[in-house]
Formats: sequence, structure tokens, C-alpha cells
Amino acid sequence: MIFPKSLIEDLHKWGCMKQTGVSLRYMMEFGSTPTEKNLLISAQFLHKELPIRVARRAIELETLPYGLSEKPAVLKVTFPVVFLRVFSHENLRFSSFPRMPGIPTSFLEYLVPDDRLDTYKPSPPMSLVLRVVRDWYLESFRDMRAFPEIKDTADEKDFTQMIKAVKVRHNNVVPMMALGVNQLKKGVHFYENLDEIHQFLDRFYLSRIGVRNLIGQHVELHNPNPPRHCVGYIHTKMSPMEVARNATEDARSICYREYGSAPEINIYGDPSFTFPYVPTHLHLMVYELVKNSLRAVQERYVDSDRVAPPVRIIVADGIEDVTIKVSDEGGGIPRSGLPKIFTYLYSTATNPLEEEMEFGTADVPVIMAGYGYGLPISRLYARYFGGDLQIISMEGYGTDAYLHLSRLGDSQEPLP
Ligand SMILES: Nc1ncnc2c1ncn2[C@@H]1O[C@H](COP(=O)(O)OP(=O)(O)OP(=O)(O)O)[C@@H](O)[C@H]1O
Repeated sequence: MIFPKSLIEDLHKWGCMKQTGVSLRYMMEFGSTPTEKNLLISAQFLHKELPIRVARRAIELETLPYGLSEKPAVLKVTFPVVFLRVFSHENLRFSSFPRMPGIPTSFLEYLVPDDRLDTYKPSPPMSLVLRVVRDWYLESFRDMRAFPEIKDTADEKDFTQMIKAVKVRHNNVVPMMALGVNQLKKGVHFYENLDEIHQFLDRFYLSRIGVRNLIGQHVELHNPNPPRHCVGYIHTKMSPMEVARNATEDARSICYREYGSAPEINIYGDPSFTFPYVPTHLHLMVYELVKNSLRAVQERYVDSDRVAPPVRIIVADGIEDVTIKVSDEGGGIPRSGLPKIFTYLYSTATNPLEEEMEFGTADVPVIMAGYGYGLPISRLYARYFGGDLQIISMEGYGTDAYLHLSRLGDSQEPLP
């Protein structure tokens, strides 16, 4: 897509402006009275803040160095289209590329097989991925900058519709980038540039979490019948035990589907304890950790006569932090592998992006593991509200994951 020069100049101007972070506590206090006046203030803030954040990312996407000069390979386009399913961490489900909105038709050639399956190239080059993703960012920047000053409730409503559409446009950024990185991984320079690529992706996804959170929170404040104790996305009395229970059920059901059985999970903590947090974020993090533990235990005990030991989850309510520990006896992670577990696309499971080559259109809705995104993305979600994620392993025994969540909710969003 071609964008006018004036838009690119505007982008660079906005990309240099200072970002303003908000805290969970601020969002909660501000959103607890979603009057017309407050919604107007919120929209006016977003009208200024979102283009700054989006511009920074668009600029960075344009200036990435890592072996991106490679030209897209020319592939022969043949039919039928093989749908390439990728895992979307936002909604925990698969999506098929050809159905994704905003994917240029030219892109499809990277998603179809040649006459023979063994020449099928599932991943488009990173340079093309970055161009497509950057175009989404530029389109969103253009839409937000084109929106006039917000003066009244009617403007506020239109603005809300517009940013809702922006959020939808960016729905598939994570799987799209995963495809590009997967392709990059095959290049000779990938491991040389691993740190830089990793830091870029961390900044990129963290910023994305922030933008989506701000938009989602604003949109959600319009809900005329919000669930009890909910202020937008935030549950003011969230029970970490309850969220952990739901997340473990989801993880166990995937484990069942994959292996035909699943280890038990015991959860310890005070069931009456609650604190303000975003349940969807916590669900995602616990789900990823438990999924890893179940897989490790299951694979260790698969050929054994012994009963698989349960995964244990402990919820501790401290003054500063709520910490959730997920412990397993799945054999741990070798010390040499530990530095890699938080990097994107590091996985000891078979890469499903590669598996598509062999199995074509097998209709599997969700998978157990394989993208290597679970840990790095979960850590970003934890850090977004001032928490963190640590993994401690005892090779030959098991792994402990410590998920720290800031209980006070007063840390500002980290703004890459
Ligand atoms: N509890 C654990 N026990 C043993 N190994 C683990 C554990 N947790 C993570 N790992 C190792 O770290 C790797 C990366 O984990 P991560 O959650 O980031 O990705 P994944 O589970 O392989 O794929 P994805 O979560 O994207 O589907 C895993 O493939 C596994 O080798």
C-alpha cells in the first residue's frame, strides 16, 4: 500500500512524542464512574496517546536491520489453497490465514502449496510480513490522525467505533509475526541476531498489549450492564484461585485431547482471597504455565507404570505481590536450555508451522505446545501491570514457575 508523504512525515513527528502510561489502579478508579464526561476525557486522552504509540511501532517496523533485505522468493501459485492455522494468543484459538481480514491477496502465494507437497513453503519472508504488519500500523495511524478533535458525546461514540475497528485490524499480528520469525529462523543470521530480535519482539508485543488494553478498557466502559465488580476489563474482586481453576481445566482438556490422559492438579490457597486484576490476563498466564507442566509430566510418565505426580499450584497473597507458583515433577529444563526458554519460537515441541507441511488441512482446533510463545508472552502480560515471571528448574526432577502479580496495581505501564 502506498501512503502519502505527508502521512509519513506526520508519523515521524508523532513517533518522537512522549508516551503516557497509566496504572491499573488509575484505570479502575477512573472507570468506576463511566459518566459521559469521563468517557469524553478518556476518548480525548486516547485520541492523543494511541497515535503516539502506534507511530513508534510503525517506525520501528520500518527500520529493522536483521537480514530483512532478502527478497521474497517467487513461488508458483496453485490451488487448492491449504489453510494455514496459527495460534492466536489473544483468543486462544486457531485462525486460518486466507480468512484473515487485511491480508493482501499477493500474500496468499506463500500459503499455498506447489504441485507437490514437499515444495510447500508455509512461511512468508520476514520482509514481507513486516511490510504487511507495518501497513496495518500505518492505516491505524492514518485513521486516528484523521479523526477530528473530540468535543462531545456524539464524537466520542464515533471515536469508540473507530478504535474498535483498529483493534480488529490488528487481531492477527501475533501469528503473522510468528510466521515471519519462523522463516527468519531458517536464515543464517538468526542466531547471531537472536538478542536483538528478541528485544524487538518484546518491545513490540508489550506495546501491543498496552494499546489493546487501553482500547479494550475504553470500549468495555460503554457496556450498559457490566458484570458485578467489573470496571471494564478489570475485576475489582478477582479470585486468583478461581481463575487458576478455570485455566487449569482448559489446560487439562487440551492435554486429554493430545495424550488421552492428564495429570491431576492441586491448587492451594485462600479461596476467599480477592484483589483487583484483569482475569483474562491471569487466565492466559496460568493456562500457559500449566500447559507446559502438564506436557512435561505427561511426557516423562508416558511409558511408565507409575502414576504421574500432580502439578501443584500455590497462590500466596503477600502485601506487595500476589504470587502464583506452578510446580511440576516433569524432569525440569537443562541449565543450558534455560537462557532460551523466554525467546520467541524456542520450543522443544514439534513446530506446528512445520507440521502443516505434512498434514495439510488437518482440522485441529488447539494444540498443546510448539510455537515457543507461551513463556515470553506470559512474562510480558505479567510485566505489563508491574509483575514478573521466573522459571526455576531442577534438571532430573521438575520445574517451578513463579508468577508475581503486583497487588497494589499502582505501577505505570512499561512503555517501550
Ligand atoms: N514446566 C516445564 N517443564 C519442562 N520444560 C519446560 C517447562 N516449561 C517450559 N519448558 C520448556 O520451554 C520451552 C518453551 O516454552 P513455551 O511455553 O515458551 O513454548 P511451548 O510450550 O513450546 O509452545 P507454546 O506455548 O507457544 O505453544 C518448551 O518447549 C519446553 O522445552
